[in-house]
Amino acid sequence: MAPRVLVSDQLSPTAVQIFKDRGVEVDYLPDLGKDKDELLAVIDKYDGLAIRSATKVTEKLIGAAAKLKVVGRAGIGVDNVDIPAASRRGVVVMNTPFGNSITTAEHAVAMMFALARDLPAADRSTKAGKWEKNRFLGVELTAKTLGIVGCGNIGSIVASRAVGLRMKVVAFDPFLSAERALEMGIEKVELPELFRRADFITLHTPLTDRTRGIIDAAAIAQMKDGVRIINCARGGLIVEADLVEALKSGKVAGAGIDVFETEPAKESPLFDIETVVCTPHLGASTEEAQENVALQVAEQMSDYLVHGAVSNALNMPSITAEEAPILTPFVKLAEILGAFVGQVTEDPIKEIEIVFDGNVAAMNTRALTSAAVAGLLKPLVQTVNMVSAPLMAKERGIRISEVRRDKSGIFDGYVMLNVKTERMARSVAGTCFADRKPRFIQIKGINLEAEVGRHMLYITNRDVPGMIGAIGTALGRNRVNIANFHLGRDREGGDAIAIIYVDEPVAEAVLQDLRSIDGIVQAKLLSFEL
Ligand SMILES: NC(=O)c1ccc[n+]([C@@H]2O[C@H](COP(=O)([O-])OP(=O)(O)OC[C@H]3O[C@@H](n4cnc5c(N)ncnc54)[C@H](O)[C@@H]3O)[C@@H](O)[C@H]2O)c1
Ligand SMILES: O=C(O)[C@H](O)COP(=O)(O)O
Repeated sequence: MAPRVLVSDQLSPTAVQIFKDRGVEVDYLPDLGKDKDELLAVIDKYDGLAIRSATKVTEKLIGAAAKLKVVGRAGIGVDNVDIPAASRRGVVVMNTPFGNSITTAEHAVAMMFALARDLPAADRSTKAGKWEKNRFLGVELTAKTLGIVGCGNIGSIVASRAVGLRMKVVAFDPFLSAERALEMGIEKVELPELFRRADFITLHTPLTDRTRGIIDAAAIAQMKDGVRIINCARGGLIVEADLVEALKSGKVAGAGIDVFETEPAKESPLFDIETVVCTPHLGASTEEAQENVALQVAEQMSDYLVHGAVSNALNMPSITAEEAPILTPFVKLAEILGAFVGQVTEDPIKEIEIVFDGNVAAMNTRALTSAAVAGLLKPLVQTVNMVSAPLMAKERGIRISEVRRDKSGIFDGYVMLNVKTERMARSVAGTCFADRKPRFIQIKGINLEAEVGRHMLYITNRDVPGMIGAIGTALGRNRVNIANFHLGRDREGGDAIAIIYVDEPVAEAVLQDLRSIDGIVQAKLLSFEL
């Protein structure tokens, strides 16, 4: 059945067409996102949800979305999506991180010009027939200092435009390197210095616990008298009540506000202040940006729902459409190795080390790690998948590490899982050949070569004569058909393992029968999703 997507916010018709062209059914209900009860009532029908900022993807909504696999944000900010809740339910959250950056940067620059020359107030006054030529005395931007808080995609574009306007640019961003700043012709400074030096301040950070209220009364007190502040990022970055006070006192000469603490902002004390320029969250609203984000989100969501390719996900490693065919068998292999360990290990797992050997080390190992951890946790949490696995492992205090190394054996490449519990260590390795089928190549350090089947018996025994015959007889007696039988041992007369691919699941009574054979240490039925 074709996957089905709901578009619950205003999106360019391009998105709808792309979904259809790619074999995805789509319902375009652009006002539904604003009605959370209506949305909650229908969400269980959809595999995908395409949104902008009006739809709030809460834990409750995700809880009701039984089939949901992906949330696609046509835009940048995902503070309207409960990402931990989505991850826990295995729902991929993706955005379009660059599609509206230029447009938003231009909006911030437009705000800067509007503030410098009082454009909205001058417009109102002129249209009212007042011709107040002496009232509006602006300031030049040239040679003024612009302070950019958050110099990522949008902040950097604003910086380049401001440099072009011959402004001096100072930026505060913990992830901005001094070299990159130099390259852009700007100066990297700490926040107090930026506050002290800037004539204009523009915000371009995400809204996080660390950035919430970054502009409050204490911050404003450190700024120049007559500073102008622009916010085209997120409402919660500014404590609006503190800004209103500072505007009224004249400490802040003007503010350009596109985003508000509460949206939609139908009323605000900011609206009564002449030196404030407001727009209704229009940062991304240009024809170009809306085409970009609609096209990107529809392509990304379709690629995921139809082909399993992942791009721009915030809670899962990317898998490009090109690498998906090569990676997919190894993703399955990693999941199977995890599932093997998850089924044979009874104690709580403390540590997982995933070794990528040879050509596998050059692949997208983050995706393989997520798959291995998902397989491992599946016996405990049925709903786990590659999205939720890392978070679930973290919540359970499981340490995960990756090792990449050059080819070290006869195989071009393989994946090995080393797992530690409080009492013991366990390891399993596997690879895929050209037939793309997963195979176990080593279990507990014992070499073998076993194709993986849906139902397998895992037997450990002492290496003594007659074991194969005894196991075969017991299975025959219980009418269990053997598809494949693989053996290995650590040394003559030492520990041995048998891994037997059987046609049907084996009943507990048969396992008991096997365990009663002298020399058998354990017999378990394992199941794998192929
Ligand atoms: N008004 C709109 O319509 C509109 C449109 C697009 C984006 N946005 C918003 O703009 C913001 C920036 O988007 P972007 O694409 O540039 O994001 P980005 O991730 O590329 O850049 C954000 C930068 O903020 C920095 N940062 C994080 N915490 C910081 C802190 N405490 N202090 C200083 N810097 C910090 C990061 O290091 C990063 O470089 C986001 O909040 C996004 O939601 C708004
Ligand atoms: O984060 C974003 O991309 C912007 O805030 C745009 O939001 P919008 O899509 O609701 O206009």
